[in-house]
Amino acid sequence: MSVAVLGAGSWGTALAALIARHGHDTVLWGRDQAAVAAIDAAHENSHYLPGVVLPSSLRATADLGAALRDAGMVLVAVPSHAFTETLHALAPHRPGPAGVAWATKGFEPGSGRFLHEVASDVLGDGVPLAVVTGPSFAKEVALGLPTALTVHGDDEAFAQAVADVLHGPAFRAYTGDDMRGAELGGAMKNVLAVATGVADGMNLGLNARAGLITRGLNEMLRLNIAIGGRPETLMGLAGLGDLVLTCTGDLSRNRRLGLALGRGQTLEAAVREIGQVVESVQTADEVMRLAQRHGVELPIAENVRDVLHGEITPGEGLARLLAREQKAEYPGKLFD
Ligand SMILES: NC(=O)C1=CN([C@@H]2O[C@H](COP(=O)(O)OP(=O)(O)OC[C@H]3O[C@@H](n4cnc5c(N)ncnc54)[C@H](OP(=O)(O)O)[C@@H]3O)[C@@H](O)[C@H]2O)C=CC1
Ligand SMILES: O=C(CO)COP(=O)(O)O
Repeated sequence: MSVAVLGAGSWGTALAALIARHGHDTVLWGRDQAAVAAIDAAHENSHYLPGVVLPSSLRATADLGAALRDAGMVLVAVPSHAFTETLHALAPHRPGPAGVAWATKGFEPGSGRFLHEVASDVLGDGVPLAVVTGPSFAKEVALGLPTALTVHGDDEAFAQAVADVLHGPAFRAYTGDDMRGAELGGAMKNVLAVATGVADGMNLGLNARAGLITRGLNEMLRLNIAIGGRPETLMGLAGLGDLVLTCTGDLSRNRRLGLALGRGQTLEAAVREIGQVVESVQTADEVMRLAQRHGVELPIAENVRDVLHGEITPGEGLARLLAREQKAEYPGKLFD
């Protein structure tokens, strides 16, 4: 299988390296000519994955047409704010039979559309689509550490084909057919990771962290049901798995943003210092808009949004959460 991976940041580079190591003809496209030339020549992405040796079979290019010419499969790994433009850019070059998968987490900023909605709108009917998501820090994947994630698609054969190129000796790729639930999980966990980061930055303790993760999962499950996702998707790698990883692992940029805010740093300074994409900054707004459209209350996500907008301090967010009324853990019926 020939695979074109679009987006030469940490995740695109790690996924391309993984697929190339599995013996597939793999080309990595990035927009920065000098950066991709350095990847091609030195087999290292010194900016996003310094010190990681990339397979010599992995080719890199800044020429999108060349990257896509022989592709049997496309895997998009750009940030959510660049997703729509990347889909428009790839569409005229995509070879007819090539399905399109993405490992981007988030929504289309502004419209709040799910990325599978953007993809089917831009590419039209008949193009197999799939989302790749789950607990997977790029650095660990690039280093070959054991990882499990999941591929959800509307075309079973394509989801299986994507899982097949990812699956390998140290990498387990599962499959499913719930793109909505899988995308919601990957987007929401970034927002909830900010909350646990803030709590840890404020030294609120391990009980607070576990409480936030669990009540955060509850928020994910409730919104997921409202949008028509399946509960088991959110209890799996796309939800609980990624929530735990991102809320507890210091490799997470969203958690690190929360830690910095909890310690009193400004949003601008924290994002600058992290120096990579921090999806929650945009996703928090879109999650709250989605929740409002569906009449679902999300107290933790709402406080994260308000802290990110500078409307409340982390301390005020904590006070708001602690002042909420006592109630049943699962009011109403969560699962059928
Ligand atoms: N890193 C991780 O561990 C994981 C990340 N993800 C998701 O993958 C997506 C990508 O994140 P990640 O790779 O980590 O981000 P990084 O910050 O590591 O890299 C971002 C990459 O996107 C490129 N980029 C930015 N804007 C555009 C654009 N308009 N057109 C083309 N390329 C663009 C950047 O190019 P340039 O350098 O030129 O600015 C850079 O190569 C996110 O949605 C993230 O949530 C999912 C799972 C794991
Ligand atoms: O999505 C990720 C792990 O699954 C990466 O998380 P961060 O974007 O917070 O670094």
